Amino acid sequence: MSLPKRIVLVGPMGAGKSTIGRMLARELGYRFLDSDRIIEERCGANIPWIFDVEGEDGFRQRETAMLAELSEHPQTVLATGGGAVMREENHPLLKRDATVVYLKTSIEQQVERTRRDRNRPLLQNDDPETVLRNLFAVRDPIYTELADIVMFTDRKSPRLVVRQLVNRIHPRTPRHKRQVRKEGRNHA
Ligand SMILES: Nc1ncnc2c1ncn2[C@@H]1O[C@H](COP(=O)(O)OP(=O)(O)OP(=O)(O)O)[C@@H](O)[C@H]1O
Ligand SMILES: O=C(O)C1=C[C@@H](O)[C@@H](O)[C@H](O)C1
Ligand SMILES: [Mg+2]
Repeated sequence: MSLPKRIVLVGPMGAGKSTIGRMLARELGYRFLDSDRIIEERCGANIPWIFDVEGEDGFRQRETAMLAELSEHPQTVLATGGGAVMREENHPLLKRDATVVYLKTSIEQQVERTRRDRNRPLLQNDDPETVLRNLFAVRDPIYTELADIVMFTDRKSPRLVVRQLVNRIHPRTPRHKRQVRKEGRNHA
């Protein structure tokens, strides 16, 4: 069974898309792309600044353009932003040549994992838990609908999530054979 051209990770803030995505890409010998980080690099400003100056709409426009560009890159693992599924026009861009993985995570874990980070403008308020709960109510059905694989991440280390994902994406290849294939690609 061959690997999908692209693996696209969706899910809420704190699901681990960036963390798991980087590790999964390394494991598969794919390139790692993080839509939020690339938008920041291109813009020369961080996400809170973009939200402040251009509003959420301005950020969403940048995000759609970025997803369109990144959908053209094969052999990549893409970590999307938590709200990337909110524009319907993004859906074909997310699904293009891809296995879409929904990293599903409880509200409690989302709160815990995002508590110390100031880089998520939607959570910089008195009650981030309620915000996360409201976003989840709207977005969970969309993540689920788009996903080829739903992977729960609560009480699992990032390493375990990656191992379980590799088994779902590429079930029949033992680890040492993946390694050989990866090295072959690197030397091609
Ligand atoms: N399975 C896990 N177990 C414990 N901690 C985790 C796990 N996955 C991620 N984390 C931690 O949670 C925090 C948030 O993870 P990460 O930034 O990868 O989330 P994200 O889904 O990319 O969020 P965003 O949508 O805001 O970009 C990080 O500090 C990361 O180390
Ligand atoms: O859930 C969201 O809407 C967001 C998640 C982050 O990844 C960033 O894309 C931004 O902070 C918005
Ligand atoms: Mg991220």
